[in-house]
Amino acid sequence: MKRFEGAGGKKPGAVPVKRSFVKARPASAGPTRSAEEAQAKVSPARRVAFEILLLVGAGKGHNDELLHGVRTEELSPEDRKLATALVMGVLRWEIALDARVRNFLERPEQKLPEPVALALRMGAFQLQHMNRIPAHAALSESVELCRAAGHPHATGMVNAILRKVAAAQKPKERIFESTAAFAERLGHPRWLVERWVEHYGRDAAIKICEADQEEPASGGLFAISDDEKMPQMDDGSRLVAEIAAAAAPVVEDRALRVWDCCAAPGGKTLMLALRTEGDVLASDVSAKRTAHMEARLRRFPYGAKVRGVVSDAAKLAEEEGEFDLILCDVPCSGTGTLARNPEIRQRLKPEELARQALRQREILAAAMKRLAPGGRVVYSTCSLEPEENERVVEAVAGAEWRRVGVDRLIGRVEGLRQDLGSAVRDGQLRTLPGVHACDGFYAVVLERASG
Ligand SMILES: C[S@@+](CC[C@H](N)C(=O)[O-])C[C@H]1O[C@@H](n2cnc3c(N)ncnc32)[C@H](O)[C@@H]1O
Repeated sequence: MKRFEGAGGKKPGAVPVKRSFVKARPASAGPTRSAEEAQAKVSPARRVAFEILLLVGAGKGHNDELLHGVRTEELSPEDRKLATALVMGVLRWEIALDARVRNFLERPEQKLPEPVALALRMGAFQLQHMNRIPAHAALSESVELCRAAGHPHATGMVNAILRKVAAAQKPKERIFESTAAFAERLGHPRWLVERWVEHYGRDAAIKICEADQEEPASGGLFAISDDEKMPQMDDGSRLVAEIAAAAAPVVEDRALRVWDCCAAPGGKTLMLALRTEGDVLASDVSAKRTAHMEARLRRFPYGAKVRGVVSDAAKLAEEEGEFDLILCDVPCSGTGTLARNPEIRQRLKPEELARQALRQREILAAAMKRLAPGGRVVYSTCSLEPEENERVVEAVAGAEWRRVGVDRLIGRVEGLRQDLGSAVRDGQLRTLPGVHACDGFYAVVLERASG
């Protein structure tokens, strides 16, 4: 976890007090400080982080959108950094922080109201992971957040628990930890980590968990390019797009036809447009996401080779015809991207993997039907779960399909800084966070066995 290097306590500054999460206090509650007064004592960065975390926890928004939305516009750059560090850090460490707090509760099994649990979590996060934040600021502002959110009776408990968290030694790492123990220590749900241990082994599972707790850094897998033509994207996405581009078959006497069938927000589409000679059709089922993608494409000269369409991949209009190269970068659980999208671990339920797999099979099967003779399909996800990856391919691609060796295609990708030999097995790519210098991605390239 990167330590926050910015401001510690409350900043002077005239940020207006928002009433968004301030709860009215009944008159019968006596002369204690009001919720408004309490909120005025909270620094703008912590107030905004608290609001955003409440919304994310209630499933009312994605942290990335909220952190780039109206709430953070009013913040100074320094406060925006602190709010971002708090939101991302609390989401990454939520499971471990809650376990720590539970240790000090009189009744560890009791269910606290969410704003109280969040005030404790935010306080504990600052005390344990942000060594530049003074303990008194972390503690007193958590108490005020709890009061401002309408829980004045819980403030004594929040104060007492956070004092205990501050005073306690960090738990020592044991010489041997069970999967449950290191999953909790590293802030992951046990069921998910048990799967990774089963599929990738204990050492790799620990590395994945550790990588998920870090700020994702780019430039690990590819040499940083100062080529202004390059679209901005994370290294894992770039790797998949470069492999897809390297898989483009040679066509004679006509332009190559490329279809990116789950294209928004268009990162891989742009790489395909940059790297291939083809005309690219970029479709996505979401009209809003397609509109954002089209705006992004317009910022690059080679984006002009791309035509955006709103369409379910399984229902693309017949008149669009057949394609030589199809990229199915399907929607998935995203378990390879927990450093970037930490809240996935809180939301995802094991039963959801089967639902994702069903949709993925439909998309891949539909795409394969649109392949021109000699064409190739690239199927990819940012999931670490076999049900969404090799199992989908096994279910859809029968004996008439064969894999094009990904190792051969990787050999054509320029600028790679890491040997990806360990990421290729049975002709398929499988990167693991912490093991490879990028997020977790799966990719396979398929063509008809008859050619
Ligand atoms: C993993 S994202 C694609 C990311 C994109 N390829 C990129 O690199 O920027 C999956 C996309 O699939 C879209 N999607 C979901 N179901 C779909 C379907 N049935 N047909 C087409 N697109 C779909 C989602 O709206 C989402 O934009």
